Amino acid sequence: MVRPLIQMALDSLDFDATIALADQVAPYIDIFEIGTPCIKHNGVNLVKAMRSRFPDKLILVDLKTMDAGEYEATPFYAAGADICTVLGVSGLATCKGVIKAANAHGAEAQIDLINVEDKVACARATAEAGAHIMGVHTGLDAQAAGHTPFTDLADIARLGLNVRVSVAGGIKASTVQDVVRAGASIIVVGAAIYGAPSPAEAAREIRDLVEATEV
Ligand SMILES: O=C([C@H](O)CO)[C@H](O)[C@H](O)COP(=O)(O)O
Repeated sequence: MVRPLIQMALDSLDFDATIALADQVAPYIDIFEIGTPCIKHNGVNLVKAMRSRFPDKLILVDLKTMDAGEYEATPFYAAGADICTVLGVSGLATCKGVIKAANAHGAEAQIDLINVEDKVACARATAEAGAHIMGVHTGLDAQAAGHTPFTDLADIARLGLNVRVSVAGGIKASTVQDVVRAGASIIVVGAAIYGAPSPAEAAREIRDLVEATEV
């Protein structure tokens, strides 16, 4: 089995702090996610800066696009994004626009299933449309209301679609092995790393746990 990739969500608003945090955790991380608040605040220049500082890492730009898919995503792929996200709730036309922009740049499009009512139907339709990654995601506000992504992850993973499955939503050391066993191929961790006393140590622990998980 291929080791699942570890994605670190960079959710600060501060440009320099984002780069500094990425520097600390880089040895343990496969994908840097420029989080939605961060990309809204800092824009495409942060993607360019991250691309040039981390040429060997994958960069996901968490656009959560809701309309004008191809038009919105194109400059971010052109700036060096490997993956951009589009909301499943945006509808198939917008998802197809981001998929088209991704394919034009040899990159990938991730469908974010956050707040989608029928996640299985959305996953099937967008996978059929050529989406590369399906993102099972319990957002920060839903987490605060007590929700988790675990049931949704099991539902999407068992479909066996021809996509990679990413999971996000409060994943931490005590749950990371469960999501690996449940079939996630990309594990997203934000607060459990950036909120730790030592983000590097927290990232290393997550990496060790993922590597030690038998599936
Ligand atoms: O995508 C995220 C959220 O919607 C804000 O943009 C987070 O980056 C994602 O949930 C991962 O962070 P944690 O839930 O803190 O692990």
